[in-house]
Amino acid sequence: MSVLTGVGIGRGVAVGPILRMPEPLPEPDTIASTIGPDSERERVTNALAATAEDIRSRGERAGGKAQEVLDAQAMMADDPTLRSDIDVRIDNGATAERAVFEAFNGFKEMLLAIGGYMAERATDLDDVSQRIIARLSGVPAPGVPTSDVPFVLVARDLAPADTALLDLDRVLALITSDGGPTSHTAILAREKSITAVVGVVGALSLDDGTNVIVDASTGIITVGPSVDQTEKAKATILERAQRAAVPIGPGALADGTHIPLLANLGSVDGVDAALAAGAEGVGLFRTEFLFLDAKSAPTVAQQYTHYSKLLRGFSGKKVVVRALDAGADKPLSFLNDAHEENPALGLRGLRALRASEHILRDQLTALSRAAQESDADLWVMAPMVSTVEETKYFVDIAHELGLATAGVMVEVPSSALLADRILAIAGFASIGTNDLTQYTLAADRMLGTVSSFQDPWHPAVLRLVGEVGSAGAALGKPVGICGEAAADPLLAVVLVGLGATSLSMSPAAIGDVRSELARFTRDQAVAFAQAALAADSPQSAREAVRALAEPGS
Ligand SMILES: C=C(OP(=O)(O)O)C(=O)O
Ligand SMILES: [Mg+2]
Repeated sequence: MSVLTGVGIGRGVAVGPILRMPEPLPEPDTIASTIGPDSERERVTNALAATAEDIRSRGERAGGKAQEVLDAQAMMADDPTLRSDIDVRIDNGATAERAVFEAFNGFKEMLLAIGGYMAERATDLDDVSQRIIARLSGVPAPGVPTSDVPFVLVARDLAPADTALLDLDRVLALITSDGGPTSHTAILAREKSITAVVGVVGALSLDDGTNVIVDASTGIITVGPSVDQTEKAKATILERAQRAAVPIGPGALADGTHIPLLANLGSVDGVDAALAAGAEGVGLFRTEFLFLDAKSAPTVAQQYTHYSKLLRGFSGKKVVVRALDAGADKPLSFLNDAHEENPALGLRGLRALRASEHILRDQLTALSRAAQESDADLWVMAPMVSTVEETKYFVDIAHELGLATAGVMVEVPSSALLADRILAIAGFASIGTNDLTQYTLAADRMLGTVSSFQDPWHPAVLRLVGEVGSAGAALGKPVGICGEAAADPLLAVVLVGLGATSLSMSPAAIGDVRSELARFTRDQAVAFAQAALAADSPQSAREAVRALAEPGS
């Protein structure tokens, strides 16, 4: 038995065998074929048929939206135009691998040049071509492996599309060697309630089939556990499932103070799960997740459809929608496709929207129309606001377009420090602790090597949160938290003690946070906050608060 550690996402526990995500394939050599065109063509025929069949049967197993995507991919492997292109290249002396690579690449370039919907299919072509080449070379196909038995997926990191398409009946948990707790893999994992531990050094040296216990609440992976350890982990899994089934009410402290628990969502597909978890509304709707692959800006009509659906799901409830947050880890080529040395410090968030104001106006127009036809309480907010002047810019446009409640995200230390002036203009603030931590500690949230700095328990981050909380209380303006910090149950209590009036998180975390809030009064929350602020480091802040929360342990 040995142990690996990383940063746990959520509190889930899982037990099962490892399956590793294969590394991407290298580009096939340009060497001439040694077996001749007839044999190369036969190899291609077999590989294309087997790949199409494999993709189709994966689709049948997945069903729903995934099946549509996979069927469309299977058709690419059957495409006669691509086949004749491959044959021409083979006749000119190429190996099957190289011919497939070049033919698919040529087709991909063509789709990218057409733009729009066709361009969005370009990455699917890459996936299919990699699968065919893998089959030709006798190596495992890249992408999420398939298996008939449930497994724990180990990967360097996952593309958002891979995470979104994970088959949750098969993937028990996710372990990545890269990525911090606020990487988008982690966020999507939370959204899909996948037990995950990220930033695990040594994860890639685990062998397929090795049994592990993944405990996200401690960030510990037990490799080759004993029978006793396995039984204990299974009992914890059962206990959590039973706790999740307990009837749910609004979020509140032990003294009855209402702390609304809201959902972070990235698509309208998550609405039912959020309501089932007892979300009292939406505290952060990440609109950029709707358009991650889009090559051109979404139209008002396209956006209106999404937003109407979202608001219908939360009729009578508060829904906070964030304007497109492009840049750094969430590239949106239609908003900013310039190469930047430091994209996290570049033209992102509201800065990028401002550079293309028509896109911001289209989005707010679509939101305003959807709100007029709904009885949900729509609030809009701007991402990555760093000045008072930017706050005024956004709030003015939102009001002009008929959106009454306009606020800003506090994700940059400058906004936290000037929260009193920002909240004099904005209707509310929502603290994005993921970016606020990244910028306060100067640690890229995407980088596994600095993930230990990405800890929202850091007293410097908490002091900034406290600044915003005090400004909100003085001005009577709501201060929400929508970063992943709100999903850490004990930290959630600290954040309330610092002045947060609502907490928004991935729906999977709501149950654990609700139970924790109910254990403590407001006075206790304030005492926890003071203890955390007095600490020197995130570790000592955590320990100080734990000592107050669990005096006997
Ligand atoms: C909620 C946040 O926004 P995102 O994670 O989407 O950058 C944040 O930065 O905390
Ligand atoms: Mg952010």
